[in-house]
Amino acid sequence: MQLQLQPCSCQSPSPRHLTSSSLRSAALEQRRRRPSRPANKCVVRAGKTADGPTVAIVGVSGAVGKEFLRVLTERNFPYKDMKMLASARSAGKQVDFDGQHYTVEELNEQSFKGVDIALFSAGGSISKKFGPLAADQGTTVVDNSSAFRMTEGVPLIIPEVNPEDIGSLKAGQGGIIANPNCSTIIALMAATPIHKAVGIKRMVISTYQAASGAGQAAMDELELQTREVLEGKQPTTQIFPFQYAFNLFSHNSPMGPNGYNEEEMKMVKETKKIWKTEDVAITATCIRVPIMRAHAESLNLELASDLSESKAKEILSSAAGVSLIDDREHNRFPTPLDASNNDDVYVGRIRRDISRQDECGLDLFVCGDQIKKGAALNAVQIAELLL
Ligand SMILES: NC(=O)C1=CN([C@@H]2O[C@H](COP(=O)(O)OP(=O)(O)OC[C@H]3O[C@@H](n4cnc5c(N)ncnc54)[C@H](OP(=O)(O)O)[C@@H]3O)[C@@H](O)[C@H]2O)C=CC1
Ligand SMILES: N[C@@H](CC(=O)OP(=O)(O)O)C(=O)O
Repeated sequence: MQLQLQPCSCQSPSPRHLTSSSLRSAALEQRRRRPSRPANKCVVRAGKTADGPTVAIVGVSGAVGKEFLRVLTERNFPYKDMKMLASARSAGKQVDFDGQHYTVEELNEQSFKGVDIALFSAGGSISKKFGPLAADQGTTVVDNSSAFRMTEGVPLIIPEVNPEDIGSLKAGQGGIIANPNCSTIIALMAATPIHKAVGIKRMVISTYQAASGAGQAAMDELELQTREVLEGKQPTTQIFPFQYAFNLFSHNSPMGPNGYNEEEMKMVKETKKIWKTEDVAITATCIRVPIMRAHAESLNLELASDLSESKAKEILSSAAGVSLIDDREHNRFPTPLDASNNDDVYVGRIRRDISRQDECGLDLFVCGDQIKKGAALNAVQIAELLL
């Protein structure tokens, strides 16, 4: 059986195909603004190359794993060899990458021999078991799970936000780097440029999260349920305990004793680690909505000093990896479909918080592709910093 690397059925029309001039310029901006690599990094050579790293994808058959392969191709990531790893369920299946066929191997203790970079996305328990083992063998691990994000000494990196925190880690020298939670990445892509400019004292976040965050099986169930509901059938509920299509619900991660679920607490804790401060107050409400692959978030920011709307727009429009869709006249703001399959995080509804008398409050609405910038793209950008 072959795992095909084709555009998924949920692929949206790209903003490039839409007619509004604001969208066209957003798309152009998006191409122009790749996060800049620090000047001391080597020039990246494209594609298969004898002096590139050997790269392993752990969880290659999953939603994020497949996206890793797309992003590596899109970015012409240099590699000498590739290793495709998943569970016994996928072992023996074929994966096509960069014009070559690869056979998926079952992950085991020997999998990392000669591997310089391993991109992990097979869940926290796999990362906990195999991440340190790989690092001990000289593999530099970029881990998508939450297993090591809050571990002291493990860098938690968004390349546009805190690339310096990666320190001296390099491909093939061992070590673990954590990819933040997708909701955290998407929020901080927009909030950090504002934080760096004037300081954020308090952030109130509300999320509208896509099915992709719960894996390929949840995406499949949303598609199936949508069809079933439209056909008047009882929806299949195997992944979530209740109907997902035409519905929404509080995020499915475990609820803690303080009434916050794990997703919400990840946003709070990871933001403080990435911003290196305990002096920012953060609260979040995370909601799962019947959208396929892009998260939306509302951010209410209390600022340390005044910031006009026009200055906020100026800051955000020059931020790497951020595109503005903020057309009040036409009521045109970011949608999850704008972000789907695209690299950038889209920001709009940029407005002063009218509940305050001063200019120290700002509201933003943000959309980002959960699988791309929220996971695979961010991880591949981290891997680029290791070259
Ligand atoms: N940074 C972030 O915000 C995000 C992080 N993630 C992380 O990535 C993980 C995977 O997400 P996603 O791709 O959406 O999930 P999927 O359910 O779509 O895929 C899971 C992958 O893990 C593999 N896997 C499962 N068990 C094992 C095992 N015992 N040994 C080896 N491989 C195994 C699966 O292989 P098989 O098909 O053979 O079962 C599959 O390739 C999440 O659990 C999360 O930790 C995900 C999304 C966003
Ligand atoms: N944040 C994802 C879930 C996920 O994979 O989170 P994490 O990488 O923090 O385990 C969601 O939308 O549900």
